[in-house]
Amino acid sequence: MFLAIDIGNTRLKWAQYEAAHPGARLLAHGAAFLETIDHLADGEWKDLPAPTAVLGCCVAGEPVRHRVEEQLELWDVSPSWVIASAEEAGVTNGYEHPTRLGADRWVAMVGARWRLLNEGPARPALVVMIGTAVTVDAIDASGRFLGGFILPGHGIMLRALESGTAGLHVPTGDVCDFPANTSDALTSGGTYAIAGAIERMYRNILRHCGTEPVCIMTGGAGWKMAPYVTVPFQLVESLIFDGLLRIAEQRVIERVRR
Ligand SMILES: Nc1ncnc2c1ncn2[C@@H]1O[C@H](COP(=O)(O)OP(=O)(O)OP(=O)(O)O)[C@@H](O)[C@H]1O
Ligand SMILES: CC(C)(CO)[C@@H](O)C(=O)NCCC(=O)O
Ligand SMILES: [K+]
Repeated sequence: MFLAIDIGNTRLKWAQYEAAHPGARLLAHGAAFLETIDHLADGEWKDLPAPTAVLGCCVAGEPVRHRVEEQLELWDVSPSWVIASAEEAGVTNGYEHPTRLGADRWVAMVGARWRLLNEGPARPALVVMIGTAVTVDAIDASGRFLGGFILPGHGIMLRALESGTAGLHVPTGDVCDFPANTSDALTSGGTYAIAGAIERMYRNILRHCGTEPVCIMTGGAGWKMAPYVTVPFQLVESLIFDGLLRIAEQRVIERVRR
């Protein structure tokens, strides 16, 4: 029984699997806004079968992580948390300071690399996460993380415009090619800013690697961006969980070898 936990900037997502390897059977899953995580042990988690291992990633800061650890005291298990490093499960880290890379980005890239190798020969990858923030990360065919973009998410972009101007308080609009009112102009601007970053990174990878990357998109709002992304992509909602499963599996293999 393996519990995977992704603590994001807005929500905690969790998934329980039968075993700790990619492809393991999903038994239960859920999500909770960070304001409500102090009720997991007497709520969503109360009737779960006890996990024998817990692996997570957290970008919400230490106090939030500690609050989750308190909830995990429900079971006799001590959680491990992934921190980006120089190498993990076949992905190498090109960040100037590898440990400063967001753990969610690192884990998602491990998940993407595992999927890609599972489907065919090694190719570069473009890993896109659409949530509170947006990240657009590049991996070459050898599994090396080359670098990536961080953008404000759609919500942050609109709130920044609302608070930084006098007259941009309008309802949500539609995405269109030539917006002719303020609502549509703001909604389209945010959507195409994200779509544009994805297209640019796709071209950066193509130029640098000489091969089209496999683009994998994830995050709570991935499906909202899907209609406006012009490069070929796969939407994989479980990407962070795939990465956590892969890392858990690899860490067991390494422990046995030593
Ligand atoms: N139309 C849209 N296009 C792109 N992104 C959107 C759109 N509408 C909302 N969003 C983004 O989706 C976010 C909410 O999605 P959700 O909470 O599911 O993300 P998440 O992946 O759980 O986030 P995190 O992991 O950072 O907690 C909002 O913060 C907003 O930035
Ligand atoms: C960029 C976010 C906020 C995306 O969730 C997260 O990955 C993070 O806090 N990263 C740390 C900074 C970095 O990745 O360079
Ligand atoms: K996230």
